[in-house]
This record gives sequence, C-alpha cells and structure tokens, in this order.
Amino acid sequence: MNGFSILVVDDEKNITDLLKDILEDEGFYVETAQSVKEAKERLREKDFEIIFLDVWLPDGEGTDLIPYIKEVNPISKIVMISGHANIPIAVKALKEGAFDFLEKPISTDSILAVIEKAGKEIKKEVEYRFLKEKEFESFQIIGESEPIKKLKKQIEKVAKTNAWVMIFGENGTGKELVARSIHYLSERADKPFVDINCAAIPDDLLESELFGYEKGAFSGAVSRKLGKLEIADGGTLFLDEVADMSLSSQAKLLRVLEEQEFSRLGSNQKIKVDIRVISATNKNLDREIQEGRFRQDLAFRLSVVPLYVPPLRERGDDIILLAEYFLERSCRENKMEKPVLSDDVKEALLKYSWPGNVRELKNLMERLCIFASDGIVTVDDLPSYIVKNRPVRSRSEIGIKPLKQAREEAEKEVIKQALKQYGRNLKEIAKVLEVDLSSLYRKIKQYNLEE
Ligand SMILES: Nc1ncnc2c1ncn2[C@@H]1O[C@H](COP(=O)(O)OP(=O)(O)OP(=O)(O)O)[C@@H](O)[C@H]1O
Repeated sequence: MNGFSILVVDDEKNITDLLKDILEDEGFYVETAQSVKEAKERLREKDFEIIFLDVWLPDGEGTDLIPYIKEVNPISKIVMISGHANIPIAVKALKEGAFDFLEKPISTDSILAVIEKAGKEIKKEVEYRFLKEKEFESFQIIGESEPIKKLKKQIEKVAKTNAWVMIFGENGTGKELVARSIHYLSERADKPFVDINCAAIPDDLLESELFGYEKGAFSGAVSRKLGKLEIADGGTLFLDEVADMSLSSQAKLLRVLEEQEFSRLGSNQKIKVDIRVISATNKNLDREIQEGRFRQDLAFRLSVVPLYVPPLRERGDDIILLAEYFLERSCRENKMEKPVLSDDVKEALLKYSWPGNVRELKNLMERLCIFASDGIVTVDDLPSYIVKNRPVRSRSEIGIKPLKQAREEAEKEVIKQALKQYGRNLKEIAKVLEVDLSSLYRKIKQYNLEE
C-alpha cells in the first residue's frame, strides 16, 4: 500500500498539516489543498489514489468535487472528513460515490484503517481492469492489409445487428477470433459467448449438451445440468466446425434454433431463449450441400451474413505485423526482452506459405521468444521448412550419400563377411543370402571380391 499518493483537502491548515505528518511517516506521498479551486489544480497535475476531503470548504462544498475526482481518476477513493454536525452530508456523499467518511477528531488508527480498506478495493479494481484489458486484447484483430481492413469493417457493421453470421476460412485463420469480436462489439457483449465444437460432440450427446438435463433424466444424470442454449441466453452461441455435424444432429439443431425454445431432458417445461448464432467452417459449404452432407435449409438459416477470413499467405506485410505482435506478447508473458527479427527472418516469413495460418505463426513466435539468443532472431533460429532459400550444406558436409551407393556398400560388406565365413562355397552363400547363384557371381565380380 505504501507508495500511494494521497491528497488531503481541508480548509483548516492544522488538519492538513497533521494528516500530512502522519501519512508521510507511514511512507505515503502526500499533497494538500485548502480549497476546491486548489484541489482541482492538484488533481489536474497528478493522479491520487486516496483523497481525504472536508465536507465544507471556503469556496464550495467538498461533495461538489466528487464528480470531478471520479472523472479525472475513476479508481481513486474519496474519504470525507466531517465534524459531528455534518454527518448527514457525509452520508449523502457516500451515495454520490465517496468511499467512506471519518469523523473529527481523527485518530491515526482510523486513518490507517480506512487507507488499508481503500487499498484493498483499489487493488481489486486494478486487477479487474487489467483482466478487462487482457480480455479486450484477446479479441483484437491485428492486421492492416486490404482483406483484413475489409473484414474489420464488415465485423463492425454486422456487430450492430442481430444477423446470424457464417464465417468461412482455413484452419487457424482466426474464425473464432472474428466471432468473439462480433460478440464483444455487439449489444450482447455483457452476456455470455458460448462456443460448441460441433466436430467434437457425438450425436447422442448433442441434445444433453444443448438442452441440459434434470437430475435423474437418465442414468448418470446425478444432478441438474444447464445446457449451452440456456447458458447462452441473451448472448451469442458460436457453432465451430458446424459442417462436421451429422445430418441427424443438423435436423435437431435447425428445429431448436428456429423455435429458440426447448426443454431440459427429463422435463416438460419449455424454456425460451434469445440467442444470436455465429457459425464457422473450414469447408466449402456449397460442396457439402451438393454432396448431401449438409442441409441446405440449415445453411440458409445460419449464413444470413457470410464472412470470409483470408489465409495468412494472402495478407502480405500483416505477417510481420502479427509476428512482432505475438513475439511481443509472448515475451511480455514470459517476462523476457523482446528480440529483434533480422531482415532475413522477415524475408523468410513473408515467403513461407503458412498452411497452419495465424495459429502456426503464433506458435512459432512463442517458441522463438524462448529460444532466440543475444536479442536477435536469425534464420538459424527458424525451422528449416520455413527457410527454403537458405544455402543447403553439401552432402559430404552433412555425411550422407546417395541411396544407391549406400546400398552397394552394404551389399559388398555382407558378401565379404559371407565369403570369410563360408570360403568359396558359393552355393551355400547364395542360399544364406537368399539370392540366386548367377546374381551372386555378378555381384562378386562387380565388387572385386574374386580373391
Ligand atoms: N488477426 C489476428 N490478430 C491477432 N490474433 C489472431 C489473429 N488471427 C488469429 N489470431 C490468433 O490465432 C489463434 C488461432 O485463431 P482462431 O482459433 O480464431 O482460428 P480458427 O480459424 O477459429 O481456427 P480453427 O479453424 O482451427 O478452429 C488464436 O489464438 C487467435 O487469437
């Protein structure tokens, strides 16, 4: 807690001086102000975590300052200082956003107790904000290339609506990230984002996964379980790999999505929900429909707005932008210095085809953050399949030989051994080596083993 900055606002100089002495002795940084005007000046210059605020000041009520303080530093905690007669005003201040109040005469113990309480609260809020920022960071779409700019515009537009969206794109291109962005930019942001990996749910579990069940609905249902539809109520349901669902599951899904009504297994009570559906697939849905693997009516229902996430290899310099972004993030998480990418590395990253798309790049950068040495990533740190244009070392340098040569050398060695064991009994040798006699003659000649 030490290290907090504290502002004491009171028109009585003996009070500000006393508090300043006590708090500085405890290791806090303290400034004082004797009026509303002076307090505003201090607040403009610096962020204070805790503000002790007198109820009455010569140029206004201390409570008038509360909205101002909340505006300049929403995390700060305001502690009203009040004489006995003004307690009702202090209580009113609590309703307006003050954190607590102290009654004069103030004791050191009461000051320290209120600071400790405020400190805990501030810590909680700072952590919460940090988590929120991380959450925000976790659905930020990095990229400045034309196709990504276009995609971001589409996301912004579609997020304002309730339209159901189908996201197409290869594996690892960021389809789930797009779905999350739409959700968090939409009015449903405060409600859940619930994802279902359709490829991973066996047919017979789909209903219990979606609808949930009552205790005793089937053997093994030892307690009530809420289904994903109920959890997603008011929010967004993300159907990942939707084209990998069986036809019978598709029929069940279509019915419930159209009705937005279902019952938990083992219950007759209808539950109505309000769900927005976003789906994703890496398949060509038209082909899946033509070949009878996907229901056309479900496809129509799910893809009111189709969005396409381009493969990484079509995003040009975004590859470098993303590489730097992931490298920075991984290094920060591992508390390491971010290394620099050498020009050769950048060139290799731009030339590579990225079959695993952004996920592959992200994984690579996580590894590089750990293994790069001397603050720079060189081509030697990259896997060889990425560095195609790298000069290949000669065969003899690496110590390998053509297969034909290797085979002949091995053959010669085996025949030499056999001759040593069996002498010139070539018939016997041919039998042991499982070749016919004529080819054994030929090989003995070829390898100069004729005595
Ligand atoms: N443009 C981007 N900016 C930042 N991070 C990204 C971007 N695209 C993808 N990612 C990150 O790459 C990883 C893979 O993305 P995601 O899981 O969204 O891909 P996907 O297309 O849904 O994959 P799959 O088809 O395998 O389910 C995630 O960690 C995601 O946050």
